[in-house]
Amino acid sequence: MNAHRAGWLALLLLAAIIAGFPWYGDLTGERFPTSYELRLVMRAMIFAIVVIGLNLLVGLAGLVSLGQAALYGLGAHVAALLSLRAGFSFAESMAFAILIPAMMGAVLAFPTVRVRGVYLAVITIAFGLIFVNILREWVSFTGGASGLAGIPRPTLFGEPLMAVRRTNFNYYYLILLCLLLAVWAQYAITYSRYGRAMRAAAQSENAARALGINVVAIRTMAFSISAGFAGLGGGLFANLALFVNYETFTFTTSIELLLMVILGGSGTMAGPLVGTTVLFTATQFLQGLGQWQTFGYGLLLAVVLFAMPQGIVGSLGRLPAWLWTKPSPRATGGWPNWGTGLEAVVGRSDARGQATLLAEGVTLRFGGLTAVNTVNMEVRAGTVHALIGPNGAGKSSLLNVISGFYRATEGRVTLFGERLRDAPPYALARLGVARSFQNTELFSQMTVLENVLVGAHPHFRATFAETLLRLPRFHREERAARAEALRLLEFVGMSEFADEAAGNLPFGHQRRLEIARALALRPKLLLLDEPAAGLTHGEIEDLIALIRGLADRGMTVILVEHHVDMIMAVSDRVTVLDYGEVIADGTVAEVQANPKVIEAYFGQGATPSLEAAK
Ligand SMILES: Nc1ncnc2c1ncn2[C@@H]1O[C@H](COP(=O)(O)OP(=O)(O)OP(=O)(O)O)[C@@H](O)[C@H]1O
Repeated sequence: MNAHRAGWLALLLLAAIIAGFPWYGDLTGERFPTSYELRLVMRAMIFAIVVIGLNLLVGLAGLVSLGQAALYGLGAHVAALLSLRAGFSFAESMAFAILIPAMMGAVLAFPTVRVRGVYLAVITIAFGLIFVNILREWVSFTGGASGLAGIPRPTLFGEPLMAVRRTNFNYYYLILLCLLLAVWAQYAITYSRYGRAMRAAAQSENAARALGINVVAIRTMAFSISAGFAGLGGGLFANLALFVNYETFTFTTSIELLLMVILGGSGTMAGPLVGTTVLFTATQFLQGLGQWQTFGYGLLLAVVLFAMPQGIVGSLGRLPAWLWTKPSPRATGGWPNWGTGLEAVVGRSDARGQATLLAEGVTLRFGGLTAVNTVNMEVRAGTVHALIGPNGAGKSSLLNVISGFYRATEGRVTLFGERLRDAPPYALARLGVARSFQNTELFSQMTVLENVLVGAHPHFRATFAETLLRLPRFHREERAARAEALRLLEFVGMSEFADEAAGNLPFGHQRRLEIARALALRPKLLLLDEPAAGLTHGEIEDLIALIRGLADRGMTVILVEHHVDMIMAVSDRVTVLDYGEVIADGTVAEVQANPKVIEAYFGQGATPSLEAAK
C-alpha cells in the first residue's frame, strides 16, 4: 500500500471515530461524552479548519501570517452580525462569513508585492492588533467587551442544527463535513498546478516569474483561500457559541494557530489535523497545572520541535526513507543522443528567418552606472545568437531586459513582431520566452518532475473549480503534462531522478533540469545565461548538440557564454558587448577577426585570435 492510500485510509478512520464519538455513551452506558466534551471536539474541528487554511499559506506559499485570528474573528463577527442585525439565515450568513474574510485576505496579500518574511509577519500582526482594537472600541456595533450575545440557534432547511433534544448532533456532523471538505480542498489545491505554483513562488520567485507564474496573483490567491477557511471556521464558531467578542481572536490565538501548523508539520497533508489535535488536547490537560500551565505548554513545544524540527508529520514522514534507505540514483553518463527525441519534445517551428527579437537603442542604467548602452541587436528565428563580452560587459543585464526582469531606461524591445512595453516576466514567458539563470534557480525542495511540471504551468486550462472538483479536464491535462514532463526528463537523461528533490542533484544535472524545465514552457525564444559554467567537457559537448538541435527545429536561442569553444561551435551570429556597448556583431569568423573584439578581450597589441582565449 502506498503512502497516499495509507493517508486516505487514516483519514477515513479518524472521520469514523469522530462520527461515532457522540454515540459512545449510548453504546457503553457511560455518561460520556457530555455536551461539554462534544463542544470541545467541535471547537477542535473548527480550529483544524482554520489551521488547514493557514497551512496552505505558510506551508505552500511560504507566507507567514500572524494575523490569522483576525480573519477568523472577522468570519465570526460577520456571521453574528448578519444573523442578529440583518436577519440573515444560517446559510446566507455563513456564505458571507467566508466571502468577506476571503476578500480581506486579498487586501492583506497586497503588501507581499513589496515585503516578505519577517516584515510580512509584522504587517499581519499589525492587522490583527488593529482588528481587535476596532472590535473593542466600536461598542455600538460590536458590543465591545460585552460582545454580541443572543445569536439565534442555526437552522438549515428548516431543521434545527443545535441540540433541542439530546440526540440532535446535526451541527456536530455539519462541522465534521466542513472539516472533511477542507481536507479535500487542501489536497486538491496542493496537488495541482496552483499548489505547485505556490510552492514554486516560495522557493524561487525569479524562476517562478520566468516560467509564466504571476507571483502576485498566486500569493493573493493563497491569502484569499486561507482567509476563506478562517472565515468558515469563524462563522461555525459564532453559531456554536451563540456569542462572540474580541477576546477569542487576539494575537495569542494567532500564535496558537501558527504553532498548530508548525507543530503538525507545515506543508504536509496531515500536519494541521495532528498539530491541532496535539495542541488542543495538551491545552485541556495542562489546565490542571494551574499557574504552571503556560510553562508546561512552552516546554512541550520546545521538546517536540527540538526532536522533530519538521513538525510531527514532517519528521515522521521522513522515517520510512531513513529506515529503508533506498539507494539514490547514480548519475548516468552523457545526455542521450538527441535526434528524433528532440522533435517529439519541442516540435518544429516554421518562423525561420523572421526577426524574433529586435532591440533598438536599449539602455539600462543603475543610478550612475550604465550597464547597457544604446544597444541595437536583431536576432532571427531559428538561429543561435551568442552574446559575449568581458566580465561586467552587461550581458546578463541585457538578458534581464529582454526577459522583462529589468525595465529598459531607454530604447525599445520588439519580440515576435510585437512591441512589448514594460511587460512583466510572466507575461513574456506566456508569449514564449524561456530562460535559464546564471546561478541555477531550481525549486530545490520540489522533486525533479515537479520542477518540470511548473514549467508547463501556463499551458493548463482547467479552472480553479474544475481543479477543486477534480473534473475530467483537470485529470486529462495533468496526465498529459506528466507524460510530457517525463519525456523531457528522458530527453535530458534524467528519468531515474524524477522523484528526487531537485536540491539533491549534482551540479551538472541541475543545469540539465533547468533546461528541461524551460523547454516545458514550449518556448519560441530560449535565453541561456552561461549554461556551460561548471559543466564537464563531455557535458558541454552534449549541451552544444542540444542547442544546435533546438535551433535546427526553429527555436531561437540567445546564448550568454564565456566558453569560446562552445560559442564557435554552436553560434550562427555573435554580438559582442564591452562596457555595455555593442562593439561587434556578425558571424563567428567576422567577430573573431575584429580588432576591437581582440582589444576588449586581450588588451591592445594582443594575439589576434579569439582561439587563444581557450
Ligand atoms: N542590480 C544591479 N544593480 C546595480 N548594478 C548592477 C546590477 N546588475 C548588474 N549591475 C552592474 O552592471 C554591470 C553589468 O553587469 P552584468 O552582470 O550585466 O555583466 P555581465 O556581462 O553579465 O558580466 P558577467 O560575465 O560577469 O556575468 C556591472 O558593472 C554590474 O556590476
